[in-house]
Amino acid sequence: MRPLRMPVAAMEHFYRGGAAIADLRGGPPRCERSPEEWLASTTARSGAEPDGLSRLEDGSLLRDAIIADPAAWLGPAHVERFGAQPELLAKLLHAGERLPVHLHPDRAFAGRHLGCAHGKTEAWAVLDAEEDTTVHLGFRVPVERGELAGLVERQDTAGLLERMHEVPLQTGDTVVVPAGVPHALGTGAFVLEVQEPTDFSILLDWRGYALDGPGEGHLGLGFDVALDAVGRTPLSSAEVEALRVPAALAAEPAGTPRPLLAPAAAPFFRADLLRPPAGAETGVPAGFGVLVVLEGSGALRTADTELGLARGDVLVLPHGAGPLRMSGAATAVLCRPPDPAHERAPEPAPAPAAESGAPH
Ligand SMILES: O=P(O)(O)OC[C@H]1O[C@](O)(CO)[C@@H](O)[C@@H]1O
Repeated sequence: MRPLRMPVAAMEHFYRGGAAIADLRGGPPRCERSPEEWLASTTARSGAEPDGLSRLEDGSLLRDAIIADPAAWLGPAHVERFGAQPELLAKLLHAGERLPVHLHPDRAFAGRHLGCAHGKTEAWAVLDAEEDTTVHLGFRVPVERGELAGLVERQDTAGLLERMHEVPLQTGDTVVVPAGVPHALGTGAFVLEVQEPTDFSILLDWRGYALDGPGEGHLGLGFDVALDAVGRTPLSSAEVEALRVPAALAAEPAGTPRPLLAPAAAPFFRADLLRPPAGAETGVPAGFGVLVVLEGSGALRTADTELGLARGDVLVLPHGAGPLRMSGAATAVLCRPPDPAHERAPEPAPAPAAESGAPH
């Protein structure tokens, strides 16, 4: 097996953005609402399959190739621990306007209400940001349940935002966003996003967006249930800081992958910087991954093949390609599933006895 280049696959969405993705990836002209590209994705958009699923150069779905030979694509240890799916979704996301305040369920909530073993913890590596770009992340003050319901019902965006931390985003930073934590990525953020492989969102704010918040913002559960997924306990400034790694992408060249994300990401996914030292190589252990070349050009070698790398390339790396070596004046990020040897992420809690419908 060998690494495969992924074709450009712009995605239209409800919010503006995408120019930075077009600049990095090229491809045909896109509309002003093409703010995301899902990379080597085996996750479909909620209720819109096959949207979101990535196609290989021959037009077939990557998901089908993996299902046909999971051990070759993912490696035996991964399959034994996680099953026949990559446990990973990577996206490019360019916010041409502030995203609505939203959050994603955690595994316990998803297990109980959505019949799914995954929530959606996510993380961003900031590839570019405007001077004043920020992210709203988590509540900084306690928010009572009724108060939250009122803010959502009245669509009081200012009230939501003023109860949240607002953190500056600078090019090179990384941020982990745990499931449950409300967030709103600000205008001008261009990020490589790594997340659990689902498309579950709960909207707290939709005024001014082409979104049916009352109809779709609660995952079909009704806001009465959906608001149970919201982390209303405030985060301290120290807790917010612990989710960030400032200037992670500015790390010096190294012969091994450099972890980019704060420790909270480890049970869910990994992202590493690959930046070979001059005249030397960065070794990459065998394993499934999605490689995004951010700068420069270079080469990727397996035991018997060599592929040229250039800025904007996205490659899917099968476990069966074996260990890889990257060389050249290039910088890339390698998105990977969690280490199969890592301690287990919290399992979904059992449903309370009064509730019907067991978690799947
Ligand atoms: O499509 P949604 O779930 O409303 O959210 C828009 C985007 O916001 C993010 O959650 C980032 O905050 C992305 O993962 C997602 O694609």
